[in-house]
Amino acid sequence: MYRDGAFVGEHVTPTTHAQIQPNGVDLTLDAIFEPLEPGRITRNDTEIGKRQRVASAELERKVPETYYLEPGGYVVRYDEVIEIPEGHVGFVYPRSSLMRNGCMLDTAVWDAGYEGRGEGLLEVHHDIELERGARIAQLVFAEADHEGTYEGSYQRENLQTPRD
Ligand SMILES: O=c1ccn([C@H]2C[C@H](O)[C@@H](COP(=O)(O)OP(=O)(O)OP(=O)(O)O)O2)c(=O)[nH]1
Repeated sequence: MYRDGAFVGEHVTPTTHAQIQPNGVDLTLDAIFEPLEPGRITRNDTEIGKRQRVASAELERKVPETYYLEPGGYVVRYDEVIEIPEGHVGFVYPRSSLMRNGCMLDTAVWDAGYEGRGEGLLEVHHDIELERGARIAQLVFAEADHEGTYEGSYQRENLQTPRD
């Protein structure tokens, strides 16, 4: 069974009222990165290639910061700290407004026990303007059996990264 948005909200920090949806919690955009060098996945190891943070531009000195993205693949970091509680698995979906604007968010499985500020792959098929802090995705929780909890290399990722 999928849990309701209020339950998901207890495991996502910080959240505002506007982020709590009937079936999940909206996640907001923090930073955007462009891969610069090849990564590497072998049978025993994973290496994330170097990447460069995409600079935001100010539109006529408007705040908050705004990103202008041309077609390509970008790694986005969400602003919220997410904890996946035991007995659950998390899934992130794009906000439909992204799709309707010709963009897509590709995501993977969020394991029970994971805690961190996670990332996703933003596919831009048509130029788009995104404000930093805009809601771009939605996290949902399903109840799930599991053996053990997440202890991989992304555990507690980006928690020390300051929100500048
Ligand atoms: O779209 C996603 C999906 C998952 N995660 C987080 C939560 C998840 O628990 C963790 C690890 O994901 P996964 O197990 O798929 O990564 P891996 O490449 O297999 O790494 P590891 O070997 O550490 O399991 O990354 C994200 O940040 N974004």
